[in-house]
Amino acid sequence: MSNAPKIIYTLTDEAPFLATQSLLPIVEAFAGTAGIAVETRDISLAGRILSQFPEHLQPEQKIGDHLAELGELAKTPEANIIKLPNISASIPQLKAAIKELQAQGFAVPEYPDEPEGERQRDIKARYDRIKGSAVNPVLREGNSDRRAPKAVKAYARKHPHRMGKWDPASKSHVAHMEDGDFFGSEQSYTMINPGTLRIEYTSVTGSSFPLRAPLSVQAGEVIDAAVLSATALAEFIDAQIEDAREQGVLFSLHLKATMMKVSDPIMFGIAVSRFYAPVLERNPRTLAEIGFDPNNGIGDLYARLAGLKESERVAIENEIAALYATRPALAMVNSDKGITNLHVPSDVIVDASMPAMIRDSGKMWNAKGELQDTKAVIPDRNYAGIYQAVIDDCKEHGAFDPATMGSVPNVGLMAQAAEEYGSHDKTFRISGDGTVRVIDEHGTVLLQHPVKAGDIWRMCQTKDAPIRDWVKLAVNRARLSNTPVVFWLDPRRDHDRGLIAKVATYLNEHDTSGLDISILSPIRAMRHTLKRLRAGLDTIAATGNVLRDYLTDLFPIMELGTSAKMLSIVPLMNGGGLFETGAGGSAPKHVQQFMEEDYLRWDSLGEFLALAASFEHLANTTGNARAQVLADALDAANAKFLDNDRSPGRKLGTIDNRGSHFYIALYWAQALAEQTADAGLAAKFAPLAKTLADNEAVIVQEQLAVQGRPVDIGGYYHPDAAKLATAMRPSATLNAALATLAG
Ligand SMILES: NC(=O)C1=CN([C@@H]2O[C@H](COP(=O)(O)OP(=O)(O)OC[C@H]3O[C@@H](n4cnc5c(N)ncnc54)[C@H](OP(=O)(O)O)[C@@H]3O)[C@@H](O)[C@H]2O)C=CC1
Ligand SMILES: O=C(O)CCC(=O)C(=O)O
Ligand SMILES: [Mg+2]
Repeated sequence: MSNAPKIIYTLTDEAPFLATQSLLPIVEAFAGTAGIAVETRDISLAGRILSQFPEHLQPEQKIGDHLAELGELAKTPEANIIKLPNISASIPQLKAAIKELQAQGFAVPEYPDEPEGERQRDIKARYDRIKGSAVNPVLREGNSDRRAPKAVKAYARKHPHRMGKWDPASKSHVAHMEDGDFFGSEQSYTMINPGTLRIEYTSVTGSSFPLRAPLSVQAGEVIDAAVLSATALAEFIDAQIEDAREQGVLFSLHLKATMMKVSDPIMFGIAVSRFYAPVLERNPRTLAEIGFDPNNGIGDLYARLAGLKESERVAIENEIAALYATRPALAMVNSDKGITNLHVPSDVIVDASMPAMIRDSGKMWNAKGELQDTKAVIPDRNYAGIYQAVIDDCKEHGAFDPATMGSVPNVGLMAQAAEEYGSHDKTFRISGDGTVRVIDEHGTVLLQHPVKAGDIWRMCQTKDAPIRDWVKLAVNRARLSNTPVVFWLDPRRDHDRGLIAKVATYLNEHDTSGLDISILSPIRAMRHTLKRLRAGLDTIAATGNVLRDYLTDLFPIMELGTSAKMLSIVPLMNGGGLFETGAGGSAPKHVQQFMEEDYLRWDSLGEFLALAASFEHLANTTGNARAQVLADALDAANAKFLDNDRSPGRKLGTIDNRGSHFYIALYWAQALAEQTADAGLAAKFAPLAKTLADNEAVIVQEQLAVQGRPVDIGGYYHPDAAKLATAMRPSATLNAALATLAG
């Protein structure tokens, strides 16, 4: 690969993809002045679908497997990738995307729920590769370094967002299982030699078969496995439904059905089945006929009821309505539309949903659209307790104050599909009573669990090199920012004990003199961190993959109001850079608002921060001095952007995402015109800075003028490129000014 400086900008989904239509032309124009090419690769859900079915498409409809291409690129020192959030699709989302593509004339196949024959099994396997968290684990060839940059933290302190008040008598709480969960059954083993492992199921009658193809493991790799009892989960859910009703609190379930695409939809399905049990058990034949699958949520039932005779449909709908009177109220996702917590598995995603609840006084929305105390059901004990620790703290000391609280940067272990991210292909719903064993090539049983039909068994892998790199990253961050670091590891977990041993070993490879480094179990780490946070002190959290996900939404949402303002860097292990934008998702609510009133409130600050880091990385790796000038100027522009509060407002009539892009272009151009490191660039940008400044009122007016009407972009998952370009670039004055840079 050549050393020509190049940044890859990913095309994703929903709000970030819309924002890209407006921001990318600006980035391309600015980068071009330094001879830097900005190339795009399509890793959207729609793009991933199209790339998997070339034989179903017309030649001009085909697209390559950009994700696989980027996965390879991420392993090279040349990689410089800006990664925007993308949809990790649940089955209902995947089906909706397929339907939309078919309607647009792409002859992609239906998703076969129950595949028959080789051909359908192949189609399902291809779709299953696309669903869930299919993108991030492929690109993340490095560990994660997420933090609020100084300027962002200063902004949040100066303009603290609203935090809901906490009542010491709040009845909100977290409910978790006491046994029969993954936490209670975890076993782990650290490989001494490289090898090949079999995962074998043996039934009570003695017949054995492999659950998947053998997998290879490296020396020093930590493997672990655990099982969740379906019966224990069902009993737990029943008890929580009853308890929520007695206490008069909302019932809500918090899982990560997208990232944990095999285990969590099943757990979600068990909760749906128990909550609606009286209705489902009364109508088993009808529900089987219409193909209702509880794992897809009660929304799937409502959709399928439409296929029944009017009288049958009404009868079941009436039964559901009657059931609600005997059940606790459900937390709502959208009370106006009657969408509940149990509607779709991807609507309530624990990393974002729990912080939102904590930000809102520990409450969630009820059917009347009011906030109410809530039982947050997080079945597995591995991390449920950290949220209860936050709730306890808020009940005792009140809400956190963004104006005075400290900060919690995160150094997360995630490279090479570390920990649970890598478990999709090693998670199984067990078909009958028996035993699952992990056996090495010598026949030694490394891990084994008795299992019952319906249980969920899963195994994870964590390679040694990422663990070593993670420890290095944590020490570097502690040194660079002179901040204490806590490794959140639980000595009661077999897997974490393996990690604790490795952390101790790898810490010896570094000069840690004067650094404050400790290892605490998650609940203690949380209490310790919260105490410091209230005192205005910063604490680095060095965590495994799942806590990385949870904490990088939790703390930013408490500190900054949103995780969109995070700097999120993945130093790739082979020297490249992956720059993620923010820590949150793709905000489907933002797209709805955009389509209804041509107003996009997505905040691209995460993209701006990532771009500055990406230009800087490019300067360091290719020696392109102008890239550094662009990076420094963008840093200055970002600071000014925050100072002047140019993030989109939430409502119509203020500047939206497109307006915020105009301001970043203006401030960036001004900083470039003013800098003295490169006179040529200064001369190039001076006229643009002047044009943009002189035309500020005109440009803002052109952008505001379009707001308030529905806008047609020709699709949700696969919008029409031309319609999008028109919708997202409404200011002719800004477009003309940018075009002058190319000359
Ligand atoms: N890295 C990735 O690729 C990630 C992808 N996802 C995917 O995103 C989708 C939605 O996930 P969900 O858990 O609902 O999380 P989101 O982060 O999309 O949404 C939660 C809320 O966060 C706020 N928010 C997030 N980003 C921004 C932003 N840039 N500007 C303004 N507000 C923002 C909004 O809150 P408010 O309404 O309070 O302003 C939003 O409603 C799923 O498909 C999920 O798989 C999720 C996480 C990471
Ligand atoms: O990969 C995913 O599905 C979600 C990623 C995520 O939430 C995160 O990295 O914070
Ligand atoms: Mg997350």
